[in-house]
Amino acid sequence: MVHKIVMVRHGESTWNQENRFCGWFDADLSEKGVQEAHAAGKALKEAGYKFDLAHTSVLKRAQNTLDVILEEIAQTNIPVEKTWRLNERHYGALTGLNKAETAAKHGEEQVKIWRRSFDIPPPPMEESHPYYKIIVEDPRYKDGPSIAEFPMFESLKLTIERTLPYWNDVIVPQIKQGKMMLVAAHGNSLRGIVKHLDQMTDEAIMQLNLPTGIPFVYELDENMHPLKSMQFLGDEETVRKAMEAVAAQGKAK
Ligand SMILES: O=C(O)[C@@H](CO)OP(=O)(O)O
Repeated sequence: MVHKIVMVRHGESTWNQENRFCGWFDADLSEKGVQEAHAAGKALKEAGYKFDLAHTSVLKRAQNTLDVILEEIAQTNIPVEKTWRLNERHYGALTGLNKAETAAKHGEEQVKIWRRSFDIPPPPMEESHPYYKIIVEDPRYKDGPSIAEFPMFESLKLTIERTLPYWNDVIVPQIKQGKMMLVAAHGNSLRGIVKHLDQMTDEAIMQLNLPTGIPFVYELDENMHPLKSMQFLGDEETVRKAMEAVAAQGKAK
């Protein structure tokens, strides 16, 4: 039996637009991001997708993207499961900084390492950081992560370590039950899932930049091995340009 799952990175956020490291800061969708979510919904509608349930993070840019998509496909009544385990990776001390300014200060190479290396994390968010309290004391985290688990920074490797348990323990059993699912999440939490599914090397994953608001489909066999990987519901040229634009966010300008 062939299983299918659809994933989508949220539409552009206001902090994507301002080119700021966002991580666990709860940025809104920009106007363009809302439009991207509508376009994603239209593409899914055109392709005839019908979902049994959806998964998203506890951050509103992913949740709002999901809401707009579900409205577009007239499936707002499906159950939606929300978890911090699908959150964006935590950007530590970089949270809130402008990516181009950070590249001008520390060099594009260093910013690429912070953004895309597999296991080199950004510097930790200290208590004195302007967004520390806003994030740590946010009531949405009262049921987890625990104080011990609460990240102060995350590399992709650490992001995968907290995302994969949710993938394996919650999502995979539902896929195996034949449920059709939509996962609306973030650039780096989804890169972690993609790396896992496609067994990409630590080097190969560095080159992958996921575009905002373009759904992609995986076809999986019984053992969750991809029969088809990352099939974007968008034309190749648009997807390629959107990926390049994400990569270019780390340039000093
Ligand atoms: O700022 C962030 O949280 C992420 C996604 O928007 O950025 P990057 O692509 O640099 O990992």
